[in-house]
Order: sequence, then C-alpha cells, then structure tokens
Amino acid sequence: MSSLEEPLGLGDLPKLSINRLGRFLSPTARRSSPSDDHSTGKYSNSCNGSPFHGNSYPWHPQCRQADSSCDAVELRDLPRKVMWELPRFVKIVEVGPRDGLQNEKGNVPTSVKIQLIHKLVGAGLSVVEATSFVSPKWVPQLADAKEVLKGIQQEPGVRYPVLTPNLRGFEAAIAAGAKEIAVFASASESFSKSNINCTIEESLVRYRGVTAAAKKHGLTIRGYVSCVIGCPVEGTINPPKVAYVAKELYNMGCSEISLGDTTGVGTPGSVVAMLQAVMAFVPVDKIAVHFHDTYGQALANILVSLQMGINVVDSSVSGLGGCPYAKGATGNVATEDVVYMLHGLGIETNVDLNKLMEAGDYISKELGRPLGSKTATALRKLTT
Ligand SMILES: CC(C)(COP(=O)([O-])OP(=O)([O-])OC[C@H]1O[C@@H](n2cnc3c(N)ncnc32)[C@H](O)[C@@H]1OP(=O)([O-])[O-])[C@@H](O)C(=O)NCCC(=O)NCCSC(=O)C[C@@](C)(O)CC(=O)[O-]
Repeated sequence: MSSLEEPLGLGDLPKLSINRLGRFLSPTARRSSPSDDHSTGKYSNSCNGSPFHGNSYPWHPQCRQADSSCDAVELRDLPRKVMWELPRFVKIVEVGPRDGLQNEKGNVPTSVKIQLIHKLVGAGLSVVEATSFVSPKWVPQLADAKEVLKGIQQEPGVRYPVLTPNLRGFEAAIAAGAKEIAVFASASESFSKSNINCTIEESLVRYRGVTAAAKKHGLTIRGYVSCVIGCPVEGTINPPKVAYVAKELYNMGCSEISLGDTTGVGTPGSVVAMLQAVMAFVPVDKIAVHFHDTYGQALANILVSLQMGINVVDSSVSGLGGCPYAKGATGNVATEDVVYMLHGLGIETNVDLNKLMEAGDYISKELGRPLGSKTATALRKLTT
C-alpha cells in the first residue's frame, strides 16, 4: 500500500503539538483545573512521564482515576480515546453481491457475481452476503441464486450468508449448500407489505418456522430489521417498534441482528435513540448496523454506533445497492469509505483497501458506471 492510500490520522498524530491536541476536547468534555492556563493552552499535570506530560486528559479513563498515571497512553490510541473507547476491531459484513446487485436494472451475469465475491474475499472480507433465495418474480436480478452459491469456491473461515424469505427459500438455500441464512423483517407495516407481501406479525410467524428449520440443520441465522429510522410511506418509525421486531428475531435464534436504515434518512441523533431502544432487548455484541447513504449520513451514523459499542458494520463495495421496494433509497455506504474511516481511527478490519478497490473497479466496469466510493475515487485520481 502506498502512503497515499493510508488514511490521514494515525501517522500524523505525533506531529501535532500537545496544545493542538488539547483543542480536540470540547469545553464540556474537558474539566478545568485551577492551574490550567487557557491563554497558553498549558494544563495541569496528571500524566507524569507520558507524551501528555503537562496536560490533563479527563476523557481518558486513567486520567479520571485519582493519582493515576497516563504512562500507558500512546498517541496511537488517541482517536479511540477521544472518541470514547471505540472498538479495536470492526467486522465488516459485505452486502454488495446481494443488497447491491438486487437493485441493478440490467442483467449481471452469474460469472460476474461469482468473480466479485471471490475478489471481495480476496480483499480480506470474512463475511460476504452472497445472494437471496427470494421469488424471482419479485427480484429477477437474483434468480440465479442457486448457481451463484454453487459456483463460489468457499474459503475456510469465510461466511457466505444468503437471504431466505420463507421455507421455500430456505430449502432451496440448503440444497445449494448454504451454511448461513438471513431472515428479513421490517419495523414498518407498509414496507413489510411491499417487500415481502405480509404484515410484520405474519412475517415473524413465518420466520419462526424458518429459524426452527435452520437450527435443526445447525445453520447460523442473521436477522434484519429494515426501516429502523424511517419508511418511505409511514415516515418516522418509533424506536420501540424497531426494538420489538429486533427482540422477536433475537429470541427466535438470530445470532446477529442487523438494523437497516433502508432509506438512509437517519442522522446520528435519530440513530442514538433507535440503538438505545434496541439495546434494552438485544446485547450490543449481537447488533450490526446497516446504513444506506441517501442523505450522506452513513459514516457519521456508523461512527456514533461504534461509540455506543457496536462492532459489526454492513456495507457494500462501491456503494452498490438500494432496495427495489424502497422508493428513493440509494446504495449502501461504500465499503471502501468505511474501511478508510476505520483505519484512520486506528481500528482494524483485516481488509486490504487496495484489493478492495480492485473489486470496486471490477464491478463498476462490469456495470458500466463510475466508482460509487469517495475514497476510491479520490485515491484513483491520485494514483492514475
Ligand atoms: C416473500 C415472497 C416470496 C412472498 O411473495 P408472495 O407473492 O406473497 O408469495 P407466494 O407464496 O404467493 O409466491 C409467489 C410466487 O413466488 C414463488 N416463490 C415463493 N417463494 C419463493 C422463493 N423463496 N423462491 C422462489 N420462488 C418463490 C411461488 O412459488 C409463487 O410462484 P408461482 O406459483 O406464481 O409460479 C416475495 O415477496 C419475495 O420474494 N420478496 C423478497 C423481496 C426482496 O428480496 N426484497 C429485497 C430485500 S432487501 C430488504 O429487505 C432490506 C435489507 C435486508 O436489505 C435491509 C435494509 O436495507 O434495510
């Protein structure tokens, strides 16, 4: 990886003066001490011997303890500390081959889908949602689900979940070799009707059957809740509604609940309230976030989710995607942009950004459209 591809952030922190670092702290986050001199930016000393010598960092847990030393604090860890204990590792669930390609107007050859999945796995992604075993009358773009799943050369340690809307889809998925499935409910009645042609309650009954069958086969099950912030028909969705559907999916055996802002209307403000409600019923380490970037809020929404303890993020290479049954919704947040931000925060992903961009180049060329990732667009301009 050339230095141009390294996100600005980590490498540059040591070059910042302590006084400039002090300015990262908001007046409310930083408690003043009588010995602080605000005119010079010199603050009282609670960190002897550390790179922060001469400064007090009340946001750091060690600094918050009386008589503690900040010796252990390294500049490298600063972003995670300033941002309130961000996770060290984030698992990215790549949904491009499914959520992305389900929305394509033109026909994408099966061989291209398979090649894309191989490239994404080659970039280090350990979970790649491969396809959907839905009705081809509803989503003709994924009518080749069986061929795609059978055609993938499955790598050990990599998961290839597929969507199953009912027992029929589940059986087809099993026959094609699926080891992990996902069921998808909605927090909006209108969207449930337009997407899977049933009410929320009917979908939960249906999914109890699917999850029971999946458990018998020893399969891992993911559960989606869509329209967690807003619905194109109903408008704002109340957080308790989202929490209810998430709890039901969790209780029926879904090991991970992915919360989908299907239309991308969420902001960090609405996302916090929604996550808070869900976390009352589903453990934080079982929650994933799934943001579409319609309003350009996805990265901010991911960041606030990480600050609340989430460490699983769904995204789509080159920002492919949208839902054929959610009018106006654009693509998922681009995986390249997520990886760039996470690496910039010092968070590991095991994803090689260069190889990921190659996968993005590949599918964009195949679809005949410009790159959908801002990071990839910027880096390609610099390197070509
Ligand atoms: C759920 C159904 C099937 C109900 O569809 P329906 O019309 O109510 O069901 P049906 O039982 O009357 O079946 C209609 C036809 O489809 C067939 N059929 C029935 N099931 C299957 C199956 N599994 N596989 C293949 N074929 C199937 C069935 O055999 C029948 O064929 P016919 O007799 O007319 O020839 C339909 O509404 C459907 O497939 N919906 C899926 C729509 C979809 O995939 N939407 C995109 C998902 S994205 C999403 O939900 C959001 C998410 C997860 O990405 C998160 C986010 O972004 O927020």
